[in-house]
Amino acid sequence: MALRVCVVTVSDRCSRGEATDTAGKALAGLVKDHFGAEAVRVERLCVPDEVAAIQQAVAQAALASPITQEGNNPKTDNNDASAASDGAQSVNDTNTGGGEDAVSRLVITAGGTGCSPRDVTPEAVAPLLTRPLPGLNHLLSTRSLEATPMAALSRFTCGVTSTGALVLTFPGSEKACRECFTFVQPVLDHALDSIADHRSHTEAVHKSMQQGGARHGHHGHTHSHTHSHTHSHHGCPHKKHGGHHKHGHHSHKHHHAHQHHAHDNQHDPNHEHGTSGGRTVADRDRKSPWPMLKVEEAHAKIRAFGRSQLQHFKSRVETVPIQNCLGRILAQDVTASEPHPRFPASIKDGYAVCVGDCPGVVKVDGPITAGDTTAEASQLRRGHAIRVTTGAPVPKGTQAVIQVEDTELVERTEDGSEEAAIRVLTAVTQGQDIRPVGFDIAAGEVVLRAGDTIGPAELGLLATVGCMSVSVNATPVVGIISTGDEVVDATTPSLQYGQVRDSNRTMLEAALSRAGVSVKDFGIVKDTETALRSTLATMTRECDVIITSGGVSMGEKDLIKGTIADLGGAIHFGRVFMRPGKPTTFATLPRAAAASSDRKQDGDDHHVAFFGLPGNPVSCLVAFNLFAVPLVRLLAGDPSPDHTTVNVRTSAALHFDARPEFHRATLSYTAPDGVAVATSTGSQCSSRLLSMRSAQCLLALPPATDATTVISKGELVPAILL
Ligand SMILES: Nc1nc2c(c(=O)[nH]1)N[C@H]1C(S)=C(S)[C@@H](COP(=O)(O)OP(=O)(O)OC[C@H]3O[C@@H](n4cnc5c(N)ncnc54)[C@H](O)[C@@H]3O)O[C@H]1N2
Ligand code: MOO
Repeated sequence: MALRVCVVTVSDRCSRGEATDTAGKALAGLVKDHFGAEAVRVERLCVPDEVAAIQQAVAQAALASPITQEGNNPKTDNNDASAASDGAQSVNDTNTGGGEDAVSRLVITAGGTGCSPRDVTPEAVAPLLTRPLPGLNHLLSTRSLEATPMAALSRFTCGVTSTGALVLTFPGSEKACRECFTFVQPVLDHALDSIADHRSHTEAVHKSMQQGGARHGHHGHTHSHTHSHTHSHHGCPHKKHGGHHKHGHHSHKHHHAHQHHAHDNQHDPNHEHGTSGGRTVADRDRKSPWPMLKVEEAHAKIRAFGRSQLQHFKSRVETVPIQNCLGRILAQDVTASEPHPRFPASIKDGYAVCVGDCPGVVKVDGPITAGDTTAEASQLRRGHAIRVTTGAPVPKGTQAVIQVEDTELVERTEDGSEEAAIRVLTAVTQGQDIRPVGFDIAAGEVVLRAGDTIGPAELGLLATVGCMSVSVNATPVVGIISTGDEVVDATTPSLQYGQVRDSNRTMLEAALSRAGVSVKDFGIVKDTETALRSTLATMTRECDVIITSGGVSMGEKDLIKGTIADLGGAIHFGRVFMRPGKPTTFATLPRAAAASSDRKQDGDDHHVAFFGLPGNPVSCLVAFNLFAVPLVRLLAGDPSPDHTTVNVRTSAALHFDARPEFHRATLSYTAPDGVAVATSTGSQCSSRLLSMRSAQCLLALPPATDATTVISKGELVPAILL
């Protein structure tokens, strides 16, 4: 099978057909020359300078995103069809939705690397790279600088995608592309080989071909030479591509046919053994192929994705009655149309007085009590006081209010029940204890801003200004499933041996509902590729965020990652250096249209976020809180979606784990210095949900080192508030 390379030209003008894509053509020629015309299939795409379009083109080429929708494909460059159809494949192959070898091993983008506002190639490509290659950027940068100082403005963003495709980002000019290709040429073969790591993989592939191929009626065969294999639809870095060389590419349809058969047939023996992609359990990885990201790196990837989706969500605004908008994020400012209070109001129960009469004896009129709508007509005269209550409109001529405590009775009315005269005991100042018109809220004042979370106080403000419905951001639709053959519904009265009740869905449902998010519950899904693929495919049509638990670790029934890759998802990370939650997986999937009316528009960048949380209940909930909550909040329009972290003191010594640990603790605020004291919830085993019970925070403990293995009682430690 020929090496597949995709050249993506990023240019508004070329994509509109206003300019000829000479850079793309030149690169296609250079690629062919380098690898040999027979050994390479070069595709060319041309997209405008838009993050969505670029990302989709690169993902399509490198991440095996299947093309499912009309009008959803990057424009293939037909300006020069002969140039575009280098190699065996015509340009239109990009519209076929893939085929057996639909993934490019090498993707070169041309254009959009500069620093003008339209130059967004780095922003588009960076989130797709699971392994950035700064060395290549450096090489391109330093060599380009020898040619022109302008190269200082090029933002090279090279790296490897989760499926093992090498992505190179070149500037847009033909000259720069030619130069850059020459610069990377010396390392290109080695880079592709290293990424493929074919030597270690060839054996496993042979084994799998011999077993699987024969079973499916293909020729079992042995090879002693290098192959070109494509496993990338599994999205696993361990399922690496075979090496390729300038000469010696071989087609292994058997292997591919076997793999596809395996995916399409739920009775495939490999499925029964729970292996993915035609490998038997004996051939499975003995080390996780997934690099362990630091927690901060994982956050950064999620954040970058979230931000790339914001535009899409911002356009999904809805008007909601205030009774239903608790927890929602306002989409627009709310302004008071009138002042509050609308009248000068007394702050105290007492008397409206004139400054010049105090201290002294005054006659008492009134009363005016709160809610007296006739008070506007009242007038205070010198030498008089008018009895008022808190919140009552004060009469015209009032200069101050004196509280009842600062007066004494001088004379009663005839019937003895009311005050006829009082003595004001103190001097008063102008305006004392009066809220003038607009004191609390001025007319025209913005009382709530877009981005504010609507809590009780915000609802109170809306009520104050008489705003009965507001425009809020639509919340992302979050779909949840639990996976696992052993997991049964929580309503199951008696468990069979080996079964556990599903705690994860209940927890996720509650946490999401509390955050004001619409949750779609897709139930419990068995550990088979067919079941997972079909449920996840449905969820991809109906949800903005998918959250699963279970099936992400090393077990033979841990099928989540492979299924995501099968569905065209890009796995951004598959492990995080943390405890609990190590196998937490984050991927993005192209959003499938639910109905014809829901067709994607050109440039629609709407992707579905996927969180594969570990099955252990604690790992599930901790990873959910740390990773999914900030994304869901961000998508719901919260401008500060991250957790609050405060320093707290430990109530006892805590021993560090080999991984950074998110240690569950309760907080008490009784210490004299006011700093909260954290008490561990006990054994921190990931299966022990009691360690989450009443937990108010996650203490962010560093990993143990040779030098430090413990934090003493009374020391400060950062706590993420739950
Ligand atoms: N060989 C290795 N094994 C494991 C590793 C590893 O690195 N190498 N990692 C361990 C870690 S850390 C975790 S965390 C778990 C996570 O594994 P999975 O996400 O694949 O989860 P499962 O295997 O499906 O389940 C783990 C555990 O949780 C129970 N479970 C699952 N779903 C639910 C649910 N909805 N409600 C209640 N309990 C659930 C399940 O029965 C298992 O006991 O992997 C380690 N293994
Ligand atoms: O990371 Mo796992 O969540 O330790 O048990």
